[in-house]
Amino acid sequence: MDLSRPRAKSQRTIYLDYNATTPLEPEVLTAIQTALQTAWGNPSSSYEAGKKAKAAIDTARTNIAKMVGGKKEDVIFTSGGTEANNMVILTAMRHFWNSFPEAQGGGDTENGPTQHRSVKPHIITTNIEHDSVRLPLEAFQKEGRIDVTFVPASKLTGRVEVQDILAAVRPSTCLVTIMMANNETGIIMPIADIMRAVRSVNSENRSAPQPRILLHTDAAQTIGKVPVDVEELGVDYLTVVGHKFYGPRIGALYIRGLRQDTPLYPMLYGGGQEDNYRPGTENTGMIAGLGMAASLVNQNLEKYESHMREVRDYLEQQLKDRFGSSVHFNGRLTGSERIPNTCNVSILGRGLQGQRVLSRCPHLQASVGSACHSHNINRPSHILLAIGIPCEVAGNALRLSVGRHTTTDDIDLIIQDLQEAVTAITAEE
Ligand SMILES: Cc1ncc(COP(=O)(O)O)c(C=O)c1O
Ligand SMILES: O=C(O)CC[SeH]
Repeated sequence: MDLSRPRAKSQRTIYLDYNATTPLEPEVLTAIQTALQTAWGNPSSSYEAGKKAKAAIDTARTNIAKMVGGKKEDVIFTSGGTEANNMVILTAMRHFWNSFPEAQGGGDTENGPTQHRSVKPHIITTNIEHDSVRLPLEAFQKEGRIDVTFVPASKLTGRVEVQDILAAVRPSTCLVTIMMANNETGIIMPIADIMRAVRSVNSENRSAPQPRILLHTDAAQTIGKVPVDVEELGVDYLTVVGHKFYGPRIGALYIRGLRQDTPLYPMLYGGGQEDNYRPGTENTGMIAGLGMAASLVNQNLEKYESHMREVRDYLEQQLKDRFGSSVHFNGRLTGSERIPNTCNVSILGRGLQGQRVLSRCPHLQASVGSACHSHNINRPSHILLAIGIPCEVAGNALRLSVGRHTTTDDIDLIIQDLQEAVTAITAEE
């Protein structure tokens, strides 16, 4: 890229925050509109209008099941990833109490749950989870209803390691919930290895009075970026988040052997939809859109993955060429892999806090960390600190996540922006 030429002022803005959310693909928008226009009936109605709606939902469920390598009868729809994650956590708690009523120490009283159960359900997770896993666990732990182990991610690899999860297992452990990839660093967790190891604990030395350890992964940041296969992962539950793979803002939950092998407790009670697991008249339009988004992943995943990886790697090469030893890639650690679209990078130097740099990049829409922590933009990301990134480096972090249609020309434009921002800020210091 020739930086000597004066840059013509482009009006384009480049969106590089695809881990926060993605736009709808045109085919998805069309599928939504078509369903709203032609499949508007109540899916529970037995006449033609209802049958059309039910058929649209069935097609979507089939596509989503295929996308994650599961059976369509093992997929239910939710309002999004947050609901799906909360549903898994509450299911594990209720399944524990229903399986071991003595653990409740007399069960719930008229004043609410007993505060001091003899044995509490124990849940294992990590210290780098999304808030829709971290916060319910913290809340229920604070209420004295569960015990939780937040296993720290390795500061060497940036991911949680099998031996550290196994070390946290105890007789009352009823759920292991670990995200498949982190939304800020892009680092992929060794889910298949972890679940295989925990399953062996489940089968070997857990006597009848001990609960089966249920296994969940939040696949929000991997679907549409890398292959996701529930058989390979060995999970009982898997969370699907539509707005991360160019779909609408609803979600789905995969449950292995729903109705037979793996429990699921409803969070809502109502009209019996989704076999009473998730009642409420179905959001047919959005479900059709989610199904189309899944269909596009089924057809194009390899192309999506290779393109995003190519553009992300080009971005990182340009950053190295432009800033040399002043760049630190926060998600590139020995011993772990990343999803192909994510670059978490700090440009080292006085005054180069991530948000300050972004504010000087007129053509760039990106973030310093997760959107739900954007109110903390002037505090270093707790995720980066958790994996051992020094505070002064974490404070300069930029999270750049490319999309299916990001081009190297886009990257050239934002590199120029970053160069000019860094030069200007450095001159002010
Ligand atoms: C890793 C992860 N899990 C869960 C969620 C929550 O999904 P939703 O926004 O659909 O509730 C998100 C994104 O928002 C996410 O990035
Ligand atoms: O990582 C993001 O921005 C989405 C979750 Se808040």
